[in-house]
Amino acid sequence: MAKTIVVIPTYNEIASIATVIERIHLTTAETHVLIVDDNSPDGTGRLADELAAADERVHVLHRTEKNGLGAAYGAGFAWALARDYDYVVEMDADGSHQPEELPRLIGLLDGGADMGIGTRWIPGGTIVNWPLHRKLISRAGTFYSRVLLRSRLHDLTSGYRGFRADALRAVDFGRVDSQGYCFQIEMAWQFERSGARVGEFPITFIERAEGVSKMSTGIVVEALTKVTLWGLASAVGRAPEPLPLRADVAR
Ligand SMILES: Nc1nc2c(ncn2[C@@H]2O[C@H](COP(=O)(O)OP(=O)(O)O[C@H]3O[C@H](CO)[C@@H](O)[C@H](O)[C@@H]3O)[C@@H](O)[C@H]2O)c(=O)[nH]1
Repeated sequence: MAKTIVVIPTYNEIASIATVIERIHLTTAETHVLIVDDNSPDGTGRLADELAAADERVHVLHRTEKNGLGAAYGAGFAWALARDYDYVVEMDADGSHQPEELPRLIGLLDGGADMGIGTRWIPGGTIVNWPLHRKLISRAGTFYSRVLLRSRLHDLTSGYRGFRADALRAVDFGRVDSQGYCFQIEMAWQFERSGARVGEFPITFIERAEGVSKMSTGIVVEALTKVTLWGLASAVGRAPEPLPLRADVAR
């Protein structure tokens, strides 16, 4: 059986992180979890340490300051890739991603996908309790990215996804520079255009019941700016080089 680690970035998620980890282990008992905490003022990091002390499947990476989702995942991936995991999964800490859907993602990776993306905008995908403006931003963001980046993927910003570790190891993270949720668009686009196998599966996304979203105007502006620049550069044949995925990963 493949050895899987779920990387969970946290910033002020003390109310939900323990439940999410419990649900992961009820679904797949052998899966490990890495919490990447950016010195949350609410004490999420301290709680994470307590959870890790009580359970050898739980690990914690402490960062000194809030530095964005992209940087947190970059650090978490580096930690995981230095160890012997086969699959590396991304999941939010707030319960919006359903740990019970993990077997579908693992099934995609077992089937040979280099990357699997949990998708809200395909048949079977559902969104519960998300305010209209968030739905619009998500749909518009994916539509805009699909057109400009000529992507065939249906949910480029989704944060529920997983990678084969050997595919992730081939990524030169020095060239992935998105700080916010744009990190999700950049990784999906780069995997797709590098020729990696990207699979999608429908997910149920439920708006958080506790804590607050870290979505900000700056995050939206970063995504809009970067996608526009990548798209325009691609249109004139000056797109950034695809990420150098290894030959045995890129097909
Ligand atoms: N360590 C760290 N974690 C962060 C940071 N910013 C956000 N997070 C963590 O990243 C996860 C997602 O952040 P949310 O703020 O809960 O995201 P959301 O608004 O619900 O956004 C969802 O939709 C986005 C757009 O589709 C997705 O890109 C995102 O992944 C998520 O699914 C949460 O676990 C949150 O604590 C940060 O700077 N540092």
